[in-house]
Amino acid sequence: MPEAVEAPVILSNAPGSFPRSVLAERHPALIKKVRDAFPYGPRQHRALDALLTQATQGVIEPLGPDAHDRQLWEAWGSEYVGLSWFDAPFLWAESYFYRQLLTAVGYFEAGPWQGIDPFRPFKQAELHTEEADEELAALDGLTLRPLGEQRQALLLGSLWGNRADLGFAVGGGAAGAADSRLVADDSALLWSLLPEGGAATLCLVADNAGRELLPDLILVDHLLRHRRAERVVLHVKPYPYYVSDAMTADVIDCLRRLTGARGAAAEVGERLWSAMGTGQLTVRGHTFSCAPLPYADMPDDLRQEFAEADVTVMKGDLNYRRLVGDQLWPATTPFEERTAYFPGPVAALRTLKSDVIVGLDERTEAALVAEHGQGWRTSGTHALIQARR
Ligand SMILES: O=P(O)(O)OC[C@@]1(O)O[C@H](CO)[C@@H](O)[C@@H]1O
Repeated sequence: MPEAVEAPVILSNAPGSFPRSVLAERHPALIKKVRDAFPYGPRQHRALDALLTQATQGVIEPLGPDAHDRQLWEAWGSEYVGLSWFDAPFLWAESYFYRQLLTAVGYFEAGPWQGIDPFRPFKQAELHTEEADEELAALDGLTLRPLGEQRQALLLGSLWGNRADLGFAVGGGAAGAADSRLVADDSALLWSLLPEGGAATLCLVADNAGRELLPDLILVDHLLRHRRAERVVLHVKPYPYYVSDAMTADVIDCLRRLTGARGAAAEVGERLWSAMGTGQLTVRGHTFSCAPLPYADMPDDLRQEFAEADVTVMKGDLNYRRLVGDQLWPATTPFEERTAYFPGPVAALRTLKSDVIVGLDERTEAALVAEHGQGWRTSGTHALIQARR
């Protein structure tokens, strides 16, 4: 079927725009934060200085000749080399920034800094807050509630966990704001895709580690334990990305955090630990998970995996941008239309932290605009649950 509407791809060059502030303000702030968090040597300091200058004042440069993924990045967008970072698609430029940050700190290079996650201290700090303690302790009370209530509370916990994104914190966003609302709620449809005893395979495409991944894992445990899913495949990033995105190491940290807790949280941790052992819960780190491209361009093997799932749940803002396309769609464009290419049932759990949105009804959009102007799109105060069969 031909596309009903095309929409401008989001770039970062419009003065005063959200994407421009990410490149011009968040990225420099992040470089500083990473630099301050590690005792890097002169080589890394020089490389970080060079990245700061290149990404804010220079043009996009290719990866070095020895980069293991140079060819991949050429295929993903050699046409952007030589452009100002602000003139490349926002999604592409942000992804490439994270890739180049890893080059600067020596993440991929053989040597003592190889494999040292530059964002680990921030992810770790998140896991060991009083709030995290309280959230885990609250599970004791929740397990006494009726199952349907537990399930919905855990779904909302996983959804709002997406507010705990460290990139957002670097940008001074409104995480924790009281003014929190759902602009779309397809949770009933989502539950109908995971009927009790239906032996479903769920693909959960994770977003952030720490305070988001904990409630994601707790939800997974609930689904497995109460037979809403028989198997869960958790997709994580193969390397550090968008500050706080979860990798396998972060899954392990969360499982240890759970097993080291008390009461119901510890039981969740133990069950999930065993589920990893039996293969009921598996972790995948596909290269495409860090690609600067929409899911419409996914490779065949990943398409096949999603096709085999009974439902794929995409967590977070970045996955949403990639799912529906990082373009300025009219907000009332149907979610079903934008995800028609996806090879199976799909749902999105996302707090709103960038300009992209589809699937709203006219009244909802008008009410949001009347109350907040366009601020609701990026403030993290609103959220959505969207799904299609
Ligand atoms: O995917 P996440 O963690 O929910 O959000 C990632 C994010 O913070 O990164 C971008 C800005 O850097 C925004 O589009 C988005 O809000």
